[in-house]
Amino acid sequence: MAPEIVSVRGQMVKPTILTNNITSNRAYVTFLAGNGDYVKGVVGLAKGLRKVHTAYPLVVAVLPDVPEEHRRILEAQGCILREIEPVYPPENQTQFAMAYYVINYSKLRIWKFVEYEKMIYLDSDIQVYDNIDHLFDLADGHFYAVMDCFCEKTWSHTPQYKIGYCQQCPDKVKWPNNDEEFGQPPSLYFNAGMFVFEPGLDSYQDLLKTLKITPPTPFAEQDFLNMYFKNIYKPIPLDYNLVLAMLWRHPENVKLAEVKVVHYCAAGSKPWRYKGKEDNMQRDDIKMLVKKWWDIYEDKSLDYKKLVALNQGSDSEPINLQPLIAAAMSEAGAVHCFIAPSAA
Ligand SMILES: O=c1ccn([C@@H]2O[C@H](COP(=O)(O)OP(=O)(O)O)[C@@H](O)[C@H]2O)c(=O)[nH]1
Ligand SMILES: OC[C@H]1O[C@H](O[C@@H]2[C@@H](O)[C@H](O)[C@@H](O)[C@H](O)[C@@H]2O)[C@H](O)[C@@H](O)[C@H]1O
Ligand SMILES: [Mn+2]
Repeated sequence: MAPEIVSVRGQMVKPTILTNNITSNRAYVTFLAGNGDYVKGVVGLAKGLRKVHTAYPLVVAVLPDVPEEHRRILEAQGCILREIEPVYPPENQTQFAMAYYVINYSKLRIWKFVEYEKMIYLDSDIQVYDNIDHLFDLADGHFYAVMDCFCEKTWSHTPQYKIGYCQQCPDKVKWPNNDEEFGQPPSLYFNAGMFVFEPGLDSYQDLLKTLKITPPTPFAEQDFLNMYFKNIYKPIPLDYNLVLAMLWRHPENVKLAEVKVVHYCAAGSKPWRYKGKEDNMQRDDIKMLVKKWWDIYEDKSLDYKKLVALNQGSDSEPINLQPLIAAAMSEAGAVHCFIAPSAA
């Protein structure tokens, strides 16, 4: 994310937009709940997006239980914080695939961020290693996301897991045809850790209304979003959300050198908690990807820099700000004051 321009108290100021994205109607958005260590994921994501020179800001939808100290850390990294209220599914006896998934329904609040026309949602256990701003130019009216994999034991409750069917290799174990017990093959199913969507109050209200009458299921909001957007869902290549299990479940589908976005969702793969103990966590590619995440997280040159622009009166000689900006960009975390020509 390019540095934000803010005005400074005291002087007659009208901040000059020195970069072209402060008033953008596009943004990345992630979701943060609780006072635990996912905040490290958000910091890593903010720095990773900066490293790939995205033109758009990162909005963080924070639940009320995110502590002040974590909020300050995220603002210091240039994130735009938006507080949201939790969303709970209807009363249920469902066994979620992971007990904490119940909180993930709160992601639905991002549909009310209508100051943005298009957003890219990213889980905070995701890292972006190549610029993906071009996804904002995908045609409106669709829901774009990467297809998931059904082969992990987290899917053991499903018929597809029981027969060994996966949409990533539909010809390997075919879906039984004309079999009463199995019916139609599952529709294309996306991983809800990353998606391109258009906020809107109508969609937002309809999502919440529909949720109220939809019995919860093991993958919580991911199942719900797949059901809700089934008719407008368009798969995008797995390079935009590598679900790590693909590395050992469908290596033939993965060209790691071309992967732009990595989703650290496999058990034991969250980089900030990585111990290397769980299944597959001693793989060389996993160790490489975890190190790649840490290299960004610990890179001070990627910390946020705040530039401050002041306008002189109209009779002043406009000055060339570029060398000042270049100097500021080289100094992590600094606040710089510039005198900018008054806006035309
Ligand atoms: O304690 C938590 C659990 C989850 N999350 C958010 O909810 C997202 C979805 O959870 P998670 O990524 O753990 O699910 P997975 O993709 O691993 O199934 C996370 O990426 C975070 O953005 C959070 O902020 N705090
Ligand atoms: O609340 C449900 C979650 O379901 C998804 O994670 C799953 C899914 O990817 C499975 O396919 C994997 O087997 C599993 O490990 C992984 O946790 C989303 O990543 C997450 O954002 C969130 O929607
Ligand atoms: Mn995730």
